[in-house]
Amino acid sequence: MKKRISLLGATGSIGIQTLDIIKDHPEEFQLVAFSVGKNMEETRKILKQFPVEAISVLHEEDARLLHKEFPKVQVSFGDEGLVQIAAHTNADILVNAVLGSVGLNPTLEAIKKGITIAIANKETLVTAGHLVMQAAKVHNVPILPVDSEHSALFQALNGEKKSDVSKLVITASGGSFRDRTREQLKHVTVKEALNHPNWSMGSKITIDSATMMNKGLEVIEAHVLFDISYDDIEVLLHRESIIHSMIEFQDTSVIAQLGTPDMRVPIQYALSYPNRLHRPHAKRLNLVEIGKLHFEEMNYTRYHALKLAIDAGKIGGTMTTVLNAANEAAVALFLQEKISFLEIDEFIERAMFKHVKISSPDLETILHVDAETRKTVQNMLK
Ligand SMILES: NC(=O)C1=CN([C@@H]2O[C@H](COP(=O)(O)OP(=O)(O)OC[C@H]3O[C@@H](n4cnc5c(N)ncnc54)[C@H](OP(=O)(O)O)[C@@H]3O)[C@@H](O)[C@H]2O)C=CC1
Ligand SMILES: CC(=O)[C@@H](O)[C@H](O)COP(=O)(O)O
Ligand SMILES: [Mn+2]
Repeated sequence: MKKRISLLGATGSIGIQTLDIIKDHPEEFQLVAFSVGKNMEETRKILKQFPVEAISVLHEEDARLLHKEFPKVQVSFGDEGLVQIAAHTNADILVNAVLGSVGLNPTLEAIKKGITIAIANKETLVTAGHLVMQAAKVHNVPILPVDSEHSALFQALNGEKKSDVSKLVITASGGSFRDRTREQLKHVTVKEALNHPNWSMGSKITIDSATMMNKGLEVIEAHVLFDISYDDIEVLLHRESIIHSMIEFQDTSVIAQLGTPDMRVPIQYALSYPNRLHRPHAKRLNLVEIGKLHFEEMNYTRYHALKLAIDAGKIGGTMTTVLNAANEAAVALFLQEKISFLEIDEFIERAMFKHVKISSPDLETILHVDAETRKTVQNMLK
């Protein structure tokens, strides 16, 4: 039986690579529904290749046009559209590759329908991981990581007892400015920041890698997914992104997952889990060719955003919602060239400082805090 897939964020970096995998394995997977944002050119291309039942777009006007062009496809739009695609009744698995905390509600609705979640959308786990994991437990739904580090940790943990884990080690490339001091970051441009050394990704996550907020979000994501204390999660600078992450066990054994940097591998593993499938045309790991792997201790002063994220995680409650929303808003301002690179950290820190944490927040509280934080960050511009 083919696995029926619904996909949020089909026009993005992870979305397009997910479509490649579905094309590579037509006997295993079938795309039944997908969502996009504003990219109508790419949407039309996808619709011509995949005979889906339903799609969703960001704007109503685009939905109207597409409905005329593709009358057999059910077309919805906006936040409600995302929920309809995520909880598509005919889907076995949702690949959540949308950008930002807008992915939270659709994920919760899909879980309620018993749909397995393959999650790339880390902002959802950072803003309200406790709600996602609680709902998954209640509805007995697997949450399968797509993020490369978390896929590595998931694979290293396979068959192991949690009580045997001594620590998680998450690797970080260092991002586009890893060879610059903090002082040298004052006047960096958007173009320079978007030049990631190892991965080709969407712009928001590429900026997050440059500030090291990506690793901060990933520490919180790991804490949520694997229920490991923040004190037992270490971040290690590893320039090559060959070791995707590792687990140290109490007997001092370390299990790592390695591979050339290619997101199709963790995406495919989440789709094929618990099986593995052939990856056509993929570059195999050749350690002789690579020769050396490099590691450095993390510098939390240089990478201030990572410290902010770990602080937010340890404070807990709505503080991670504030961290995430402030980061989303500040990165958008940087990409629009309205603030400088170093102001990203500064805006996040100010938003966190202003916020009084609410413990065990429900969905309504999370959505309220998220919206208020975005307003707070906009006001900092004035
Ligand atoms: N790229 C990567 O290698 C990795 C990404 N991730 C995570 O995966 C997620 C996606 O990242 P990535 O693919 O790089 O991002 P992209 O920016 O490339 O793609 C984002 C996707 O989400 C859609 N989208 C954006 N905003 C909205 C909105 N408000 N409503 C509906 N759709 C929206 C975009 O639509 P459109 O373009 O049509 O406007 C696009 O399809 C992020 O959470 C990221 O952190 C995790 C690990 C690796
Ligand atoms: C591919 C992936 O999973 C990204 O999240 C990646 O980890 C970014 O690289 P760094 O954040 O390590 O620079
Ligand atoms: Mn990652």
